Amino acid sequence: MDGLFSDEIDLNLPDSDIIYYPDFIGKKEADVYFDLLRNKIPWQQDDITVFGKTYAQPRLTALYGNNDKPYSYSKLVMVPHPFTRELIEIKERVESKADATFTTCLLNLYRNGQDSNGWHADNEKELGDNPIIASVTLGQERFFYLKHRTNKSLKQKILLKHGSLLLMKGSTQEHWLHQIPKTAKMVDERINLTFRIII
Ligand SMILES: O=C(O)CCC(=O)C(=O)O
Ligand SMILES: [Fe+2]
Repeated sequence: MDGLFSDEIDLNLPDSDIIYYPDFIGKKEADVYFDLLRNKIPWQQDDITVFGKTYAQPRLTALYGNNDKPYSYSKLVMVPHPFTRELIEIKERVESKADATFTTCLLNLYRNGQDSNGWHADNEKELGDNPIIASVTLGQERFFYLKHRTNKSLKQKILLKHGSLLLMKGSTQEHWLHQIPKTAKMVDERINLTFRIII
């Protein structure tokens, strides 16, 4: 914690640079963005291939960007839609906190507790070295888990709340993995926006 009244929480984990802004977007505005994105984004469920096996991704996704460079992970190639007005608004707010200019936004819709995002790092080569990833949460709060790649005693979980921003930068992706695990609880829908720079 940076201080009693700080809106900015430095996770202070080794080999990383991760900052959490719990109140990045106020509740009322975050509610409006949730409804807009829930209804307007052409959410799709893609197949991914991991270790030679093909699965339906356990969540819906969409890719937006200001260039037409495709983004590929787990043998899936996504071609971006052009940014919409509300995504540009959110992107500009994120950019003023992150002090970076993003090209691309990957959106995730977790429909219920059975939707998830398995252990991974955002280290695709299109992101370059030490990528900055800015992750906005709208809707249902879900736990975000982090674990160090080699030091098994280093792990952390953080409840990402409605309207929050999580910034991961520096060597975070090189040394840590992250996931959104499934939960047996009855939970509502969560939208996550991850802003990235694709070179
Ligand atoms: O939903 C989240 O908070 C994480 C999403 C994520 O890690 C990703 O899309 O790479
Ligand atoms: Fe990720």
